[in-house]
Amino acid sequence: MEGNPAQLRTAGVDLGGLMTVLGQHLYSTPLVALRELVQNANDSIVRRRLEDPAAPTAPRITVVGDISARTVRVIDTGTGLTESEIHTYLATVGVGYTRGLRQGQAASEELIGMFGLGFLSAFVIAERVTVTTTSFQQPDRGWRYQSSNGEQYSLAAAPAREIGTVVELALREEHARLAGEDYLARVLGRYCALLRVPIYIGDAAEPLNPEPPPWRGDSDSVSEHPVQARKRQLRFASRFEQQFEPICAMPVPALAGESDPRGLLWVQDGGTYGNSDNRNLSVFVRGMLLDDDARDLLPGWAGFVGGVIESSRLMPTASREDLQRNEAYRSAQHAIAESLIGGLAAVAREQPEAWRRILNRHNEALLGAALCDARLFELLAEEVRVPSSHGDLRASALRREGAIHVGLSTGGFEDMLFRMLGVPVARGDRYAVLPFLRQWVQRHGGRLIEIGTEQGNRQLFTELGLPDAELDWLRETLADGEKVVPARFAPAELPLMVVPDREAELKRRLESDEADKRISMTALRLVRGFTAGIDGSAQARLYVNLDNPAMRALLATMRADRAAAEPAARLLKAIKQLMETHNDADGHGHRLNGALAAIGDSVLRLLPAAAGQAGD
Ligand SMILES: Nc1ncnc2c1ncn2[C@@H]1O[C@H](COP(=O)(O)OP(=O)(O)OP(=O)(O)O)[C@@H](O)[C@H]1O
Repeated sequence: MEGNPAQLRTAGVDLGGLMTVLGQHLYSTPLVALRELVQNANDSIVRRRLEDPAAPTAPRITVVGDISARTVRVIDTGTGLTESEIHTYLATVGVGYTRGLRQGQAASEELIGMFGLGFLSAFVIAERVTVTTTSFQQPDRGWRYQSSNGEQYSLAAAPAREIGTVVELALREEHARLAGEDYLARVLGRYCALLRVPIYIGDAAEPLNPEPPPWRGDSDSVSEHPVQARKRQLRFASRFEQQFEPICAMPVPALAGESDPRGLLWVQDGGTYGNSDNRNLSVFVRGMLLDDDARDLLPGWAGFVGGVIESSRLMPTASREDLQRNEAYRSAQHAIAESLIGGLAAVAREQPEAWRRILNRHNEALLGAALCDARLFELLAEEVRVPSSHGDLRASALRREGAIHVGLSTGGFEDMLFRMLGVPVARGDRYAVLPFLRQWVQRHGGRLIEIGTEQGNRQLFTELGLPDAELDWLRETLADGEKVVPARFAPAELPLMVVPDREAELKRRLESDEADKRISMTALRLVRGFTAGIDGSAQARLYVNLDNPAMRALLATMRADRAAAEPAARLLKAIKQLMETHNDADGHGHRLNGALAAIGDSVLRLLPAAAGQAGD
C-alpha cells in the first residue's frame, strides 16, 4: 500500500438520505410544498409564453381540493412536459429547466425556480404524487409520472390532455386538512398574493389574487386621484397586517426612479411603547412570498411599521424561506429606511389627520426614532411631546427663560424644588428623553439643565465657600454621608436640600435593565451609549442654602456658641431625613422613626428658649 499515489475518487451519494434531508428538513412548514407546486405551475406558464407562439392569452392555475378523496390537484396551462423532460428535469434532483431559461430572458423577473429542488417538497405532504402532462411540443401525447418518495418513480404513456400539467397529491393522513378549499385559499392567498398569473381555488369565479399590488404600473393607477390611490394602498396593507390597522401607507421607493425593491410600508395603529418592536415585513421575490418576518430589513427604530416589498435582486436561500445577507440585502435595507423617512415626511406634509394619529400613537417610539436620523429629528423636533412634571409637552414649551430642566429621577428633592418654582421638569428617566433634549437644545438653542448631574447642579446652585471648620461642623450636625456644599439657590424658603447623584443612580438602574431581555436592542443601544460615560462613584450632595433666613441664623448662632446651635441643627437634619424617607422608594422605615424621634427631642430642647423669647 505504501507509496501508492493518491487516487482521485468520487464520493458516493446516498440519494435516499439526501431526499429525507431535502424533502423533510429543508422547509419549516409543510405548507411550503403547496407554494412550490404553484410556483412550478407559474414558471411553466411563463416558459410557454416564451416558447410557444400558440400559448393561451388567458393562462391560469387552478388548485382543487377534495376532502373525501384527501387529494389536492394543481392544474396549469403551462408547457407540459415531454417524456425526456420528465426524466431530465422533474425526476432529477438539482436540475430544472427553469434555471437555464432564466439566463438572458426578458421574463426572468417572473421565473421563480432556480434550484431544481422544490418539487421534492411535495413528498413531505403526499404519500403519492401523480403528474399527468401533455407538452405543447407533442400535443397528441400524454404522460403519467407517479412516485411515492421522489426517488423511485414510474412513467407511462397516458391519453393526451389539454396542454399543461396536473400535479395530484394524495395527502398523508396528517396533512388531510390541506384538502380543504378554504384552507387552500388562505394559505395560497398569502403566498401567492403577488403572482401575475390568476390562481383559482376549486370552481371559484374570482381568482385569489385579483388585484395587482399598488406599486405595479399595470393598473389604471396613472390617472388615479391621490385619495383613491391611498385607499387602494391601505386596502392592500390591511391584507398583510395581521395585528393592527394601518394608519397610512408609504410607497417604496419614496421617489420614482429606483426600481428595486418596490413595495409598501405602513404605520400601525395601536398604542405601543417606545421600545416595543412590532416590525413586520413580507418579502416577495418574483411574486412569491419568501419571508413573512423579514423585520431586519426595516430600521431598528421602526417598531411601529409593517410592510410588503418585492424584489428581483434579493436572493433566497435554497429553502426559499429566508434571504441571503448579501450586498443586495444591504442595499434593500438602505432603500427601505430611506423610503420610510421620506414617506413619513410626506405624510406630515400631505395627510395632517393621519400624521396627528401617528404622533399620538407612537410619540414615545418617535422620540427614539428622531435620534437615529438627522432628517427624522428635523421632522419630529417640534412635533413629539416630552413627558414632564407638567404632562406631555413639546420641547419648546418646556423651555423657561432659555433653559429646559430635565430630571433623571422622579420624586426626589428636585421635584419639590421645581414644584415650588413652578418650572416643568422633563422626565429624563423615560425612554429617549434625555438624548432627545440634548440634541434639541443643540439645534434649537437654550441650555439643558440636567438636575442631579454635576453640570446641572452648578446651574441651579451658586456654590459659595465657608471656612473648613464651619464646613466640618455642618457635616457633623447635618449630613448622613453626603458632601456638604454651601450655596445660594431658589426658593429661599428651602433651608437645605439633598441631591443624590442621579446619573450614578440612573446608570445603576439602566445597567440592571440591560439584563432584562424584554428591552429591545434599539433601546439598549441608546442606553449603552448614554451610560458608558457616567462615573458611577460620585456621592450625594447636601446643599445648604445661605439665602435661607433660618440657615443664616443657624450659622450665626454656631459661630457664637456651637452648643446653642445644636438643637436647631438636629431639627433641620431630622427634617432632611424626613423628606428623604418620603422620597425613598427603598423604604428605610427605621430612618423615619429616627427622624421623628429627633424632631420631638429637638423641639423639647428648643422650647425653654422659645418660651424665654415669648416672655420677653
Ligand atoms: N408544472 C410543471 N410544468 C412544467 N414543468 C415542470 C412543472 N413542475 C416542475 N417542472 C419541471 O421540473 C423542474 C424541477 O422542478 P423543481 O420544482 O424541483 O425545481 P425548480 O422549480 O426548477 O427550482 P426550485 O427548486 O428553485 O423550485 C422544473 O425546472 C421544470 O422544468
